[in-house]
Amino acid sequence: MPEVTSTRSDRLKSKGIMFLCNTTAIKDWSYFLSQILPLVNKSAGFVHQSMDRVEAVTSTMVTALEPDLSGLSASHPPLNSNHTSGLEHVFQYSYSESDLQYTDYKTPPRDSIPLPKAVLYLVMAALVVVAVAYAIVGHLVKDLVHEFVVSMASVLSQLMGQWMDVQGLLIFLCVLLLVKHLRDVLTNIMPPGPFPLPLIGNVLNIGFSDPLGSFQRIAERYGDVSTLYLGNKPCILLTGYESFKEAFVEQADVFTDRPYFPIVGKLSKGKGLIFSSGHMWRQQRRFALATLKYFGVGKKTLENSILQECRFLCDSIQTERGLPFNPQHLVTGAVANIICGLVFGHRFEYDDHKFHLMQEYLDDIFQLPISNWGRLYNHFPTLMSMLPGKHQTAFASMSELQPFLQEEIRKHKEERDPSNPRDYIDCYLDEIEKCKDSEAEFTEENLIYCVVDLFGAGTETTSNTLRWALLFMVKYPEVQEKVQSEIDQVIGQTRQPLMDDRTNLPYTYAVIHEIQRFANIITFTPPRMANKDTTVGGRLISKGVMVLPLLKSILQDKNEYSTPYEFNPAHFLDENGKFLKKDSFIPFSIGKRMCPGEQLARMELFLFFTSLMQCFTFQPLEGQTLSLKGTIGVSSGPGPFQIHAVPRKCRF
Ligand code: HEM
Repeated sequence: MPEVTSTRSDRLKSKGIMFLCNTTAIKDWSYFLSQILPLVNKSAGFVHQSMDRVEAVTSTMVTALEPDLSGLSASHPPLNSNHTSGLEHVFQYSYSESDLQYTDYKTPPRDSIPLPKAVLYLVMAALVVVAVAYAIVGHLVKDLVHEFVVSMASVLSQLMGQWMDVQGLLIFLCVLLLVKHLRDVLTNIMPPGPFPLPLIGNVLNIGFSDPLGSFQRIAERYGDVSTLYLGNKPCILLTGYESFKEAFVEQADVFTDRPYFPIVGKLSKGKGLIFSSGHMWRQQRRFALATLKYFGVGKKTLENSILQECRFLCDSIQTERGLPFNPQHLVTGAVANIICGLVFGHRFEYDDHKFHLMQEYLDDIFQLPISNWGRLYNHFPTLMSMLPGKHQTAFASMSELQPFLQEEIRKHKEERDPSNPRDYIDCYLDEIEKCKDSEAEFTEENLIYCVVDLFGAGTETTSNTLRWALLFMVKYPEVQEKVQSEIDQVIGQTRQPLMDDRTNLPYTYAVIHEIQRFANIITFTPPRMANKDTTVGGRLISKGVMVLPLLKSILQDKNEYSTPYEFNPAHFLDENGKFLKKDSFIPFSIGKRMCPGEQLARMELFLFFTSLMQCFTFQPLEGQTLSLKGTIGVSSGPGPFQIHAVPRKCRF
């Protein structure tokens, strides 16, 4: 028996079920299941299958246990199929997972609480944008932001209800921002620099009272290649002649591109000469250099037209009859006329209304990129394009200037003789016809942007330098006297100065260099960008990061100049009084992007300055203290000032 029981038991086990019970209990259990399961499992849909299986199992067991029934029946009451007393018996069973009927059954999910994720993200993004705007625009958008925050708060509290309060959300956002900022700063392998704050970067390190001094202090502390954060964007501050040389000369092809700014996109669509990049810039620059050379930059033809303009300028100053006057208008007119001659083939009278308007428009356009309005536009182009401000004035000036230039182009098209180009526009129209390279973009539209760039880069720079020259001569009369006596000795009073006189005028030439060095009109050259990861001074400059070249630092290098913060022509003279050339004197920058107008500017500076010194003695007004503080602009000029121009005895 035990043997048989054990075999049956094994058989049952192999079926997955083992019963230790008596047959009455099994029959009652069978009956119970047959009654209950249909009710319980109705919804599961497998009642019949289960029942069949259970009944089959039960009857198998009954059959298997049949020999025991006779023995057991004597001591137990007869089995009643309607009786449930079988349940009173204890029974045990074990089972295999694979035989379970309910494995597919899953508890239905509870009703989920849908989170408005998209809304939440949108709100978070909006808050970050508003926080940036608030930090930068300050008072300008303070009220707007306040109202926005209040209404956002009510919207948020409605959205979030009891779930999360607004303060909690703001704190959460700040923490999130801080963590992201720390991660960005710490994981960025950048040259050293002051630690940036979230959103505003190093604005506080740069400060507002003396931003230029701050850049120099940062360079002194962190070296010639350091990192600064303008807002949340890192950029490289490059200082020192050796770093400039390593980046812009030794790696000339790596550092030729300019980074993109929305303001440039809006003003010139990234075309023209100054802010363009890549193949198009290369072709436009090549053409500009060749054309300037063709029209005699560095040759007699151009020298003669500059000398003619010198006479117009001196005649106009003569009409002031030694009375106080502001030289700005006349000097700017004279310099602008040199570019007009090269580009349009004619000059304007100094009081020509159109000429004035053109200069005003150019002024508006070229002041914008470095003004606060320009910076705001670069950060929030969409928002700023809807708001009033000086950026809108500059955009309007560009729109006004375009028809003026289109009219010049139209006239040139009508009158030009392709075999005998008269000026830049004629040559460019020729190139439009000839050039097969569509990516070089020789188009009438690009011609307009190139002309704007030639005027913008070529007028204010040279006229600011000449105005500084007059101011320094008034401020340092002993220098003016020495220059005049050298000119009197070498050239005399009966002829105009010529470029060939340069070598015989070492003191005058040294003074012109010192004027450029001390005036230091271009603090930063327009930004550059590396087109691949590279190093300068052993420090990594990553591809695409903006590089800010601080030109000012080079012209005030105390290793190069004995008294860098004083006006001292001896910086460019040797012990024998001969002119001393210095490699690190780079007011026109260096490398492939250096000023293409350098030669023209040098001619203008020499001829205008010596002509003015030959014809006039410049003096201050009585009791007047002239300020040497420069204006902030693409190129920095002196503030408006008045002087006397006392005529000397010129006879030509
Ligand atoms: C005292 C006078 C001038 C100074 C100090 C000066 C200085 C500079 C400097 C520092 C640059 C930036 C170079 C760089 O990115 O590394 C530049 C660019 C430029 N300058 Fe001048 N410049 C003067 C006069 C002129 C004149 C007369 C012209 C007109 C032909 C001119 C046309 C340009 C142009 C078109 C560029 C842009 C070049 C480019 O991005 O490829 N500049 N100048």
